[in-house]
Amino acid sequence: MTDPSALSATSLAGASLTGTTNSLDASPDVPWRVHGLLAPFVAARVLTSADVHVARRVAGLCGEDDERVHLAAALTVRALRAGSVCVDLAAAPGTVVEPADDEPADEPSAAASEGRLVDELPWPEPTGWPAAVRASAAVADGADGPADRPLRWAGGRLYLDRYWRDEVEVRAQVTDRLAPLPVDEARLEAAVRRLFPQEQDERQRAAVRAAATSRLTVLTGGPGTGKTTTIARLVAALQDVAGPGLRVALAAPTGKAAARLQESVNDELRALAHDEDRERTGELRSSTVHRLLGTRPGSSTRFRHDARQRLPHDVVVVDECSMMSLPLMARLLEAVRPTSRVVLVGDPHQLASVEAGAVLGDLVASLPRGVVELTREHRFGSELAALARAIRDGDADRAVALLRAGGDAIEWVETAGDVPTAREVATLEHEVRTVGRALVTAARAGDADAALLALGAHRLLLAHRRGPAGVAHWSAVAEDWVAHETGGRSAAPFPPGRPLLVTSNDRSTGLYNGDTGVVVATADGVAVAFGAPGAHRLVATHRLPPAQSVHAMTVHRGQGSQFTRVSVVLPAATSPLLTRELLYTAVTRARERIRVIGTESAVRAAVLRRVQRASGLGRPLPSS
Ligand SMILES: Nc1ncnc2c1ncn2[C@@H]1O[C@H](COP(=O)(O)OP(=O)(O)OP(=O)(O)O)[C@@H](O)[C@H]1O
Repeated sequence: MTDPSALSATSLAGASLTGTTNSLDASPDVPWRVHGLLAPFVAARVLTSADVHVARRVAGLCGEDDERVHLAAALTVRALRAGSVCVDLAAAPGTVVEPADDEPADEPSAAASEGRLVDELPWPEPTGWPAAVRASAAVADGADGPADRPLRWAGGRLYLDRYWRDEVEVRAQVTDRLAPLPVDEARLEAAVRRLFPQEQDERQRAAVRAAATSRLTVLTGGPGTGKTTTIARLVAALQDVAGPGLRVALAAPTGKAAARLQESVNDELRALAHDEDRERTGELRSSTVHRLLGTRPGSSTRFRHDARQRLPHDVVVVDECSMMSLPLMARLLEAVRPTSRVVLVGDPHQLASVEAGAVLGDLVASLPRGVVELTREHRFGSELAALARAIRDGDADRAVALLRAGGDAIEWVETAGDVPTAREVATLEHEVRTVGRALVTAARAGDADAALLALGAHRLLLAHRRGPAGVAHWSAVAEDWVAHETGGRSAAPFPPGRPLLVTSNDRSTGLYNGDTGVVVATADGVAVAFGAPGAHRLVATHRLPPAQSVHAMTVHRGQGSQFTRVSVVLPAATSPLLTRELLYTAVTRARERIRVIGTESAVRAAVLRRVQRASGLGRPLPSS
């Protein structure tokens, strides 16, 4: 007989991670019909038929035919698709008002947009429902419940068992790592002062002390607050106080972030003031977390390094941890030797992983110590920093006041309606045309560095992929503006000046999903320039991995990159994608200037609406 817990894992890998649910739901050839209690939930687009299918299979394998349990299981599957780890049944009637797909405001079904069906959903009776779930043969009730059931009830929430286990694993690992590590205090203090001599760098010194004296440190901070600098110097300090010869691994969730980390940490190490720090530390290499753990052919959930065969490293530093999912964090922590140090770095205010869990934010909320937040912006202008802070703190009045005051770093095009008029996007059009002309002119002249400079000068960001405030629409608009500015659209597959976004990792060219480049003319035809201006490299078009034109991108895609100037067109205030994390991430992509195009109600809605991600991990851990 099929093991139901295995089924839950595989079904979900298909359902939640590859996005098949939406495509199945959208297909007119859906191979099954939903009847009974769950049907109105599908009609109201709270559930997809794939959620229901997975839930019924999971429950059915255990002989469970109570539709209330099927509904609870389907809501758990839906919650995972939306980034939550579990579902709180008591809160479910109040929290599932939004339709189930990721772009609801763009193409809402008539019924869902009127809200009628959602209001009239036949929710089970509130005390009998959890009781039925807990008593079900498909559900393990509590932490001590049976180990072979696909669902688990714990802490008043329903989980797919596998995610509950991951949560338990992370909590256990974190708790075990809280015990202080003894070090030579005088030596540590000397290293800390040598590496961060300036009085105002106290937070960075605190981060080094934390990393030296514990086996788990969480280092947070917005862009330009010195996280990368601190990583490099804390490695140098550890080589002094706990080394030499420590084996250090640097990693990040994406290939692009890993490459950037390696480059900036090594730049910083080469710039260390003291020869002995440079010599002890040497060059560091970085990889993706998946690569560090050792991928296994045919499995995205099991790795070569795990609790039985741990990583050999003494120090593991992971950057951009806001993008880490709960399962990946669990696999990482269990694979690091219990005696080794882990340093998790990131900005918990940014959008979280597209997969389940907001584990960095949960750790910041739950850890009694070992969390160091860097707050001094070194790179960011003060207006932008103030705006980012107001958004992060949920202060809508202040965010609106800062936007309205404007300045060199801030422009707010306060639109009259949800869809901006041509007049309202005039400054955006001017910017896109000016930067586009510079890009195309440089590319046609074969000046790759100037073209890359123009590529990073401005980026248009959107919350949605489709619809009136979506990437598809605005990409086409921006491309038209540039085409008009530069003598018309070319029919060539690779016209010089076309900006490209790589959409998959490619070992042979060393390009990563998320890398951007620009087509440039060369003596031998066209090629695509990647990298930083002044340090570019050219890739022949026939060697290019899958890529698409990039005249605009989602805020999610922009994560991990910064641009000199950023414009963001906000969707309607009612869009559930319009959240504090989204606006914060958009604003912090800008190095010098942000242009926000949208209504005041959209700005306020964004600042006040937080991404809701249910998990059991954010509760405070005891301090001893
Ligand atoms: N203590 C310091 N004193 C002076 N300058 C610093 C200090 N720490 C960092 N910087 C400088 O501030 C800038 C930003 O630092 P860094 O790149 O380390 O920040 P970050 O938080 O990693 O940014 P991002 O998230 O964008 O990667 C760099 O130019 C760095 O050299």
